[in-house]
Order: sequence, then structure tokens, then C-alpha cells
Amino acid sequence: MHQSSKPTSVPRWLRNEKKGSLMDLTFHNITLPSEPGQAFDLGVHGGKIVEMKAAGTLEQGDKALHLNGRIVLPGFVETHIHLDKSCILDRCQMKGGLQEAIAEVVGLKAAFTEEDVAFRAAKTLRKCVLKGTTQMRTHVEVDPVVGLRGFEGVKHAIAEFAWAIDVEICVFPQDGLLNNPGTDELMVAALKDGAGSVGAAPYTDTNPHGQIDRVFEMARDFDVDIDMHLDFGSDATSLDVDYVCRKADEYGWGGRVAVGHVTKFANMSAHRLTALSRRLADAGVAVTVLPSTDLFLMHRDHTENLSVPRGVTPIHLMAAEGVNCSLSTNNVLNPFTPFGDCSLIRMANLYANIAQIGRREDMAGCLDMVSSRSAKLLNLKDYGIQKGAPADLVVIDARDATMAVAELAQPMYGFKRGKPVFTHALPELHSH
Ligand SMILES: O=c1cc[nH]c(=O)[nH]1
Repeated sequence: MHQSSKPTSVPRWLRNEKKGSLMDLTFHNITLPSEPGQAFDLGVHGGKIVEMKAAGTLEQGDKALHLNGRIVLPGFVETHIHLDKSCILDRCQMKGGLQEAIAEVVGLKAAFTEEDVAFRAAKTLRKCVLKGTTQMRTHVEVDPVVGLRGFEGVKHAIAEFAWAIDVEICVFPQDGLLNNPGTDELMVAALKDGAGSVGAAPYTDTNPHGQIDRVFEMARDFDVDIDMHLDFGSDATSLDVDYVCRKADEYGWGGRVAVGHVTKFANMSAHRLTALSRRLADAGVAVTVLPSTDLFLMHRDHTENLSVPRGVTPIHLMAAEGVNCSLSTNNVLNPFTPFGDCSLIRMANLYANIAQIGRREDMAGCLDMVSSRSAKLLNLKDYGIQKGAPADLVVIDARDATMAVAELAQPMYGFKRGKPVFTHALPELHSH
């Protein structure tokens, strides 16, 4: 059943209005992950944050929320998710790893219509919004099989949810660019028609560096950022990332390039990973890890024993060397990842668990990788809780960032530009 994107009414907890205050909405006694140990009050007016004061010092607005020290974020930021091919599990045979997943979707996407894509993308977007995501980059594939139908369908879904989430489309050649005539023209058409960034999957072409070259040209022609699927495999002897760093230097695109998955890095020595991290930091190339997909697809050929390697790159070690790193969802209910509740707090928790992170500050760092670091990767200018910023605010049921990750704390209330977006009521016990 397709559920409407629009809220049915003003939530109950916002109805007790007082009229004529200086502010539309105030938040009392909140904690910010960036300022642990301090409590604040926040004032919102006209969709923006207009006041930020020590807790207990701000007068109530027309509507007020008392939050008892809970943390507030400017929302989660999804840097890498495929809306166009989400929610197709019921059509899939689930034959295996990466190549099988790519092949299975090729077989299915011939039958994708704009309406079908729009419906599924909206279903996924709705879940993302309800899990507290306020900003997103979605990878959308174009090629002669699907044409621009995926792109158009995703655009419909984005328009439907524009009141709740900002979404940028990253157009990319999932089934090859140089090997797949017609794809280049479709990518250019999508970039002319509003795609906000350009992606790649160089391992789908016989000349991976040729694909990288062409994608850098497109980025320069359209003045957009680049976000590639890269070094997806388990053998770290040959990597494309050095070439991407060289191109980022050559084009002066530092800070505008991200690479995703990079599962090959999980198979290197700590010494080599440190050297590589310094190179990425120097070139301004960011890294995204997609823990759910990487765990699901990697090392399927490991038959020696039952102890399958994880295949998830330890980006907290890369972040410590100065690389900007994010965690993201990637695929939802399809052959690449047959799971998905669209919860970024779950990705942060999953990553902390498999990366064996236990120290408080490292656990808190995982929250940054689904929020502030992700916003930096997307070059979002207005992201943050400060005066003048848009009032995109998500209340989490935890009192600090570490516990939010440790306990998989749920978003309770969400706001976009000061307007309520969702309520996630706390569960109640009924003792007897
Ligand atoms: O090429 C890839 C790899 C992972 N996930 C995708 O959707 N595509």
C-alpha cells in the first residue's frame, strides 16, 4: 500500500499553542553531540534557528518541546543510497555476490517504468525520513536498458518528499560507460536535467581508468562533485584509488571527490592503510563505507572454514589520518542487500560492532560518520545547529552520542525547516 508523504495533522505534542511569542518553536534542555556536557535551549522562527542559549534561559515560543537533556542533530545524512533499485526483493532470485547482483538487476530493469521506480523510491524515502534523515545523495543508474526512466522516477519521488528531505541525484553507469554505447549520452542528459553529481563504477569497464577519465571530464563540464563506487573486491594488490587521487590533483577537485565501498582496503596491512589514508587526505578524496552491503557481498568465495572475513574497511583508522569518512545505507531490499530499515543509526551501530569499536570517543565518532562528516562529504553549506541555519532538527532518545550509537537510540521527533515531519512515540510499559 502506498502511504501518502504528507502528515495527516499537527502532532498532539505541538498543539498546546501560546500565541504572540517571539519565536514559532523552542526546544528546551537539549544536548548537542559537538558540545558534550553542556545543555542548551534553541529557538526557531521562520524555519531557521534564531536563538541558542544556555539551558533554562530562553523564553518559551508559541510551541515548546522540553527534552530533558536529549541530543538534537541537524538530521542524519545519507551519502550513498540507491533509491531506483530499492524494494525489488519480491522479484529477485538472490543468486549470489556482486556480479550476480548486477546481472540480476540488469534482467529486471528492462521492465522498470517511471511509475514503478517512483513508487518504490517514495516508499524508501518515507522510511529514511521516519528514521531521521534530512539530507541525501542517491545514486541513480542510466544506460540503454533503463534509459532515463529510473532518473525520472526518482525525480518524482524526490518532489513528493521535498517538504521533508533534500535529495541530490548522483547519476552513474552501473553497467559500464565505455563498454556500453549510449550510456555517456544518457549521463550527460541527466546532468543537463538536474543531476547534482556524477558517479562511476570503473570495475564495470574493461578500461577502468578510461571510465574515471571520462567521469572527471563530465564533473568539470557540469561543475559537479564526483562519487564513485571503487575498489570493490577483496584483492588489494591492484587499486584504482591512486589513479583517482592523481586525477583529483590534476583537476583541482580536492574536497569534491568521494569513493565508496573500497572493500579491497580491508585486506591490507595497517601500515599500507595508513600510507594510503595520508594520500587520500592529501588529495581531498573522501571515503564512504556501506557496512550492510559490504558484509553481505564480500568474501563469498571463502570456503576454507566458516570464519568469513568481514570485508568492511576500517574507516575510523582512515579518519584518524585526516580522511573525511562517512557510513551509509547503499541498497535496500534488493540483490545487493536484501535488508534495510533505512536507519543510519543502525549503520553506525553495525559499523562500530564489526570494527570492534568500544571506546566512548570512537563510538561517538561513528555518529559523526552518519551526520556531520557526511554533510561535509556532500559539501552541504547550511548543515549544523547554529544561529541562521535552517531548522532541520532531529531529537534522538539518548543523552550523548556514544549512547546513541551503543543503544541504537531512535529518533523521536523530526523537523524540516522548522515544520514537524514525524513523531516516533516512545514505547510504554503497562505493568500489572
Ligand atoms: O556496483 C555496485 C556495488 C554495490 N552496490 C551497487 O548498487 N552497485
